[in-house]
Amino acid sequence: MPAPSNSVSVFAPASIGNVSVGFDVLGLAVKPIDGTLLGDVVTVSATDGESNLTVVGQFANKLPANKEDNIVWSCLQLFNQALQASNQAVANVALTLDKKMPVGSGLGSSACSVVAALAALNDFYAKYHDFSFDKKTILKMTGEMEAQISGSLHYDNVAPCYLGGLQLMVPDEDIISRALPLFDDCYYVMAYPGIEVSTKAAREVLPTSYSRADLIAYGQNLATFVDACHRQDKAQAFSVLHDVVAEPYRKGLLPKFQQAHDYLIAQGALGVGISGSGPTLFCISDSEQHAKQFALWLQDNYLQTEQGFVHVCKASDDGVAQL
Ligand SMILES: Nc1ncnc2c1ncn2[C@@H]1O[C@H](COP(=O)(O)OP(=O)(O)O)[C@@H](O)[C@H]1O
Ligand SMILES: N[C@@H](CCOP(=O)(O)O)C(=O)O
Repeated sequence: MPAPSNSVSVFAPASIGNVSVGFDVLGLAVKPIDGTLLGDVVTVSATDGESNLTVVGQFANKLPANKEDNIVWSCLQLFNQALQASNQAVANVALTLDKKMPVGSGLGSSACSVVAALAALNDFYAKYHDFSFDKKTILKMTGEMEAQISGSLHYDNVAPCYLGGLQLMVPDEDIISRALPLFDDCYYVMAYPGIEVSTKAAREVLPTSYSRADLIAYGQNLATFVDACHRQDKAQAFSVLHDVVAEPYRKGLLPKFQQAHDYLIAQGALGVGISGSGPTLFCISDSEQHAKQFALWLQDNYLQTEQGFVHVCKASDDGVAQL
């Protein structure tokens, strides 16, 4: 479908929240190697009428019918408030969300909508109204919107989705997120089984406190992983890809996860984990051939419904992009 005139379309990619070792603080943007757009697209167009939102795409029917309950509409309200606070005129816009991402999938679906919407609005104002917010301001807005939808502030989907690559959240409001060097030759097989697990519900199964042993293991694994990324020591990095915070408590929500995990590790996968809050499983390999074999196996052994899919991905270095 050609985009209308005076419009901007933006694509925002899927992401792996947590990457097993960094609960709420580590995230990786991914893109299928076959060119499939795994993510959401938001188009912003000028309109003479009232502002409005149209939702199309494969997973449009999984979203609330009311535009007021769609996070993209909330993004528009937040963006307009920020415009007013900056003494900028607010234009009426027609928003179209192409909802390509399954909801409650662990692929950062809500983050894709949030990032695509805010980046598209910002690009639209830059192009047609000669005004834009800086990247940090937009990133903060994406965090606010993700918190509204999932019940807690975590940037591990929105930051990689917006900025690209592997992102580590830092406890400094002026920085928020830092890119980590990754391994160029790695493939990430993403297997979405086709069932829904809400992020809110998957957060509620987690304990509110952890043992000293878990605390030490968590700190050691994350620190070792970050150090190994900087030294480009792939074997060391993936040897510590063990989740002591979420996986032990969430895997019960994911049929066949443990069997798939054990099989793939036995077959030589560098790492296997729950993407975000699940149910998507991610599996890492530095061989394209093995990644494709793992994908075929997951297709036959991990999917639960016809909505499920498997993609062989690489890291998406660019994150959000104008189409
Ligand atoms: N544009 C949107 N994209 C995704 N979810 C949305 C959107 N607008 C509203 N929602 C609601 O937000 C919730 C997102 O659920 P969540 O489990 O956080 O999804 P995900 O983990 O895939 O991001 C769902 O209840 C969904 O109906
Ligand atoms: N750190 C969050 C990540 C949620 O990711 P999503 O893709 O499931 O929204 C968590 O683990 O709760």
